[in-house]
Amino acid sequence: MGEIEIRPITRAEAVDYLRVLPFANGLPNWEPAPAVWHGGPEAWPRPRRPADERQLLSWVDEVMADNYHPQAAFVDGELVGGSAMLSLAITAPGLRPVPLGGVTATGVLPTHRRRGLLRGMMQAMFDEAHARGEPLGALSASEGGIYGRFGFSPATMRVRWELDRGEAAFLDSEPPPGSLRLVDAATARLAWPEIHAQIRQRRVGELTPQPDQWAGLTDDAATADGPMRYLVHHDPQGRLDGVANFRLPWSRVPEHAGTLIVEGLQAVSSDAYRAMWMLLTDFDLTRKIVAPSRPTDEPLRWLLRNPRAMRITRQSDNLWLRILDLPNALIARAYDSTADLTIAVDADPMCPGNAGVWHLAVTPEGATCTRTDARPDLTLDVQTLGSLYLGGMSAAVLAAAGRIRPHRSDAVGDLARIFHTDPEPFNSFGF
Ligand SMILES: CC(=O)SCCNC(=O)CCNC(=O)[C@H](O)C(C)(C)COP(=O)(O)OP(=O)(O)OC[C@H]1O[C@@H](n2cnc3c(N)ncnc32)[C@H](O)[C@@H]1OP(=O)(O)O
Repeated sequence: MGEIEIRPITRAEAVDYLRVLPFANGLPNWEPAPAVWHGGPEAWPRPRRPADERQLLSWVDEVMADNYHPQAAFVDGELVGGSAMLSLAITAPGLRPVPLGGVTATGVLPTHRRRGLLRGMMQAMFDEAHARGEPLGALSASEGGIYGRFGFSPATMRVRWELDRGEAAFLDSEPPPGSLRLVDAATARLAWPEIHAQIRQRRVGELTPQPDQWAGLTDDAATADGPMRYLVHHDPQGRLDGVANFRLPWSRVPEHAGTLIVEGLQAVSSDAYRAMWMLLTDFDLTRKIVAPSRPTDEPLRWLLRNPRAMRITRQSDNLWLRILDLPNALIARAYDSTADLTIAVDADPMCPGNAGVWHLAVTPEGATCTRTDARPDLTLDVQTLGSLYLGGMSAAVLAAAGRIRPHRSDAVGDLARIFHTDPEPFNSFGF
């Protein structure tokens, strides 16, 4: 194919790097399935025009920022592929922030695909993240079949659910104390970071927001999907304790009319949570409520008189995790109970330091993870450990699939007991 070079880009190469990324060059960058998650009349993501030079230039500062680590693939000197890792933190079990390299902005030109360019960039990004002291990598997968080979595996899930307004009676119909207010986008842009900072300290799986995370919230009604509306809740003392974004899509298609789409809702008190859902599930002139990306353990179900009314219509993997530095990853999280477990990890060619037999000891003072010659209690591969890490995936189910091979009868039970997280891990946005 020509001479291949994989390396970080310079500032002068940033526009060429951006030009090869599907989101910038107008080519598909996500499988079409998520379109139907959102309901409403429009296919999503919508086709875009390739970004012009001015737009490309406007993104240069972002890709050259200190926490953004782009890699590119050159063939005979021409930049034909790009990917990047963002330095982030994820809330790990024990509600501890753990450094994480988030793979983002990835694309190889269609003319140069399937020749190992992404693999080369991935290896370079893993090595750099390891050197920066990020024991974890993560991504949202555009397609389910690509990233397992690089050691990533689903660690959080998300669901889309629907509720007919006529079935949304609450067990307790008394409105909770506090106040609800519809606000403009500028107010919502301030409310979201304030609430999310608290959510990150309460929910395993949540990630550091980007500086412009909520910058796109707008009052502009000129979108085909219909404008976004914003709701906040304050407790009786006037403290902000909840925020939600919702849309009322416009459509000429009768079956799409009257749907209220809840794009995001976060609350730091159960009163705020119940108050916001009571309003959003009984909005005048609507018939159906759709929430496209929510945790599977949504408490709303338990607030309803008819818990079956909240129908999960889709379920998918959300965040994929990759253990880059096994001992540092395992001691960075907390565990539910004391443990003394010897874990054998299969060969891991992209992160060879992960392979071998590890002794994980958890005492009230903390966890240690050291190499050992002892006979392992169980064997697994690094992907399986990535799925277990946040505590959202069942060790028993992974063992039933043969992904964990126990060498003593209660080894899987012990693994399940110490890794489990409740409520389940969830990331309310990706990167
Ligand atoms: C994390 C994110 O950013 S999600 C966005 C990812 N971007 C996209 O999906 C945009 C469209 N696709 C692309 O640009 C490219 O196809 C990429 C980036 C997905 C892959 O780049 P390539 O350079 O072709 O990947 P590379 O040749 O290194 O492939 C490595 C392996 O993955 C496999 N692979 C690559 N793409 C796919 C795919 N779409 N489906 C299944 N397998 C795939 C290859 O066959 C190869 O397999 P092997 O290890 O058994 O040999």
